[in-house]
Amino acid sequence: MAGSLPPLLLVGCGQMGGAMLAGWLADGLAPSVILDRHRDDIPAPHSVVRQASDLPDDFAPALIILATKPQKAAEILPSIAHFARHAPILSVMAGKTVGGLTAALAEAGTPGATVIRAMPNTPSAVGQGMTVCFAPPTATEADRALCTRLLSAVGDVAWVADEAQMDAVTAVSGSGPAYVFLLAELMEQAGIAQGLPADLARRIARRTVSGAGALMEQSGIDAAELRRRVTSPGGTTQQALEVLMAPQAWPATMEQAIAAATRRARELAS
Ligand SMILES: NC(=O)C1=CN([C@@H]2O[C@H](COP(=O)(O)OP(=O)(O)OC[C@H]3O[C@@H](n4cnc5c(N)ncnc54)[C@H](O)[C@@H]3O)[C@@H](O)[C@H]2O)C=CC1
Ligand SMILES: O=C(O)[C@@H]1CCC=N1
Repeated sequence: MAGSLPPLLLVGCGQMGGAMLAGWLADGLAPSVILDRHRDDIPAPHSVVRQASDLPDDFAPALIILATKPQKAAEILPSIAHFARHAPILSVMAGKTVGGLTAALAEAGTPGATVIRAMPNTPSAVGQGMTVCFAPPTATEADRALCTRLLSAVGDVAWVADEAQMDAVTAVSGSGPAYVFLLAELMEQAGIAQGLPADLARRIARRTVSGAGALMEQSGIDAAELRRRVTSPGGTTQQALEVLMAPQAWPATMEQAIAAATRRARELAS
C-alpha cells in the first residue's frame, strides 16, 4: 500500500540501511530523504542528498534513522542534530548507547532529544528481519509505537528493558546472518571435497539452509526437535552430529564466537 509508512530521514544507506529501505519501499513509504554519500539509485518520490547541508529546510521526518558505522557517529551527529528537535532518532549502530548519543546531540545544540536503539539484521530486505529495540523511559508510547510499526514492516520486532542486553542481541541476531551464510559456504566447500560438482554443491547447500530456516519458521517446532527428526539412530546424521556436537566443537565455538561479538559491541560504545 503506497505511503503506509511515515516519512523518514535515513542517514546512511549501506548494507543495513539499504536492507531496511528495500523492505520499506516494498511496503509503501511516504516521501523520504536518504542522506548518503554513495547512493544515487533512490526511486521517486524519495530523494537522496550527499550531505546534511543539502537537506531541505522544510523537511519534517517522523523519524530519523541513524545507520552509519558507529565510528561515524561523532562526525554525523552535529550535522543532523537540529532535526532531532522535532523527531525521535532511531539508531541501529552497534554498541552506541542511548546515553552517549543523547549527550552528543546535546553538545551539538539539541538537548533532550529522544534516542531509541534498534538492532536489526539484513534479512529485513526481504521482510524476514529480526529487530530488537531499547527505549529509555523518556521515550513516549507513541515513539515506541512508531518504531514498532516501521520495523515490523520488515520483520519481527522485540523490545528489551535492559539496554545492556543489546550487545548480546547484536552478537546473536545482528551478526547472526553472517554465521548462517558461513554455514552455507562451508557445506558447499565440504560437498565439493566429497566429489560433488561445484554448481550442485552450491545449490544443495543454499537450499538446505533456506529450507531448514523456512521449516523452523513455519512449523514453530523447537530447533532441537527438528534436528532429532533428521537424525536416524545409527544413520548418517548421527555420525556428522557426533563431530559437530562434541563439546569442543560447535557448542564451544559458538559460545566463544558470540562472546567475542558481544565484547566487541561493548567496545564500540566509546
Ligand atoms: N550490516 C549489518 O548486517 C548490520 C549493521 N548494523 C549497523 O548498521 C550500521 C551501518 O552498517 P552497514 O550498513 O553494514 O555499513 P555500510 O558501510 O554498508 O553503510 C554505511 C553507509 O553510510 C554512508 N555514510 C558514511 N558516512 C557518511 C556521511 N558522513 N554522510 C552520509 N553518508 C555517510 C556510507 O556511504 C554507507 O552507504 C552500523 O552502525 C552497524 O553497526 C546493524 C545491524 C546489522
Ligand atoms: O558487524 C557489525 O559490527 C555489524 C553489527 C551487526 C552486524 N553487523
